[in-house]
Amino acid sequence: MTPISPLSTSGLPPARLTELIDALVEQGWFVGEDFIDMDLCAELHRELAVMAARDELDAAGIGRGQAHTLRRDIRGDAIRWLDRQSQAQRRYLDVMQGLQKALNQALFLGLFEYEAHFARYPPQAFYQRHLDSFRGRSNRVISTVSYLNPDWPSDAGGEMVIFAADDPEREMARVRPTAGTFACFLSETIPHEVLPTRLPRASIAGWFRRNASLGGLVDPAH
Ligand SMILES: O=C(O)CCC(=O)C(=O)O
Ligand SMILES: [Fe+2]
Repeated sequence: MTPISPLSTSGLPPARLTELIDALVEQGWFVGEDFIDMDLCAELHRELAVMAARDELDAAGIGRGQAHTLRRDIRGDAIRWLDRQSQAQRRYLDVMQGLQKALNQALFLGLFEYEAHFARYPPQAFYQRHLDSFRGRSNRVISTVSYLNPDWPSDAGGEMVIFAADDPEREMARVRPTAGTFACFLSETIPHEVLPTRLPRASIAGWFRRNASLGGLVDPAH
């Protein structure tokens, strides 16, 4: 009888999950090509295109709650939060839930929630180097990005650059936003940026969170 691996629960191949977890532990980030199912990427890409055509995306801001402001000089994408309204969204969120479970089992991270939004960067848009969460102030623990673009010419720009945790000037990786590619990293320590894109760039950015309960109030997801 084949023993059931504790990492086989996510719908992701166990070998790749092990690779992801090892990379997170050793370097704080992971990038995998052909990681997310291509048909699922195509469906999510179509869905985002429809939302964009119907003008259903909102300009993305920075900061949470009352500190939320639009800063086109810092980030230029338009977003919409996933809400499980389509089968493709449910499938994607289920894969992420499996990943959450695997991360909790392997690393005891106590992740309890996942929030994610579609993002569309129009031509010329970028997102300056940043951290997704400030140490001690937010409950985002692991950031994820899935890319949805079926073809991405090498001169189209729009790469995500990952920098070293201990030296934000040192470039560690440059990620082409090609469909199927999945990136994840520690939200509090890994600086990253999106280089200006020449073509419309489609992705889903998401965050595994720990519960931050302040004065009895549960911090809302977004
Ligand atoms: O789309 C990407 O490659 C990264 C996006 C990002 O850094 C963010 O939304 O916080
Ligand atoms: Fe980010």
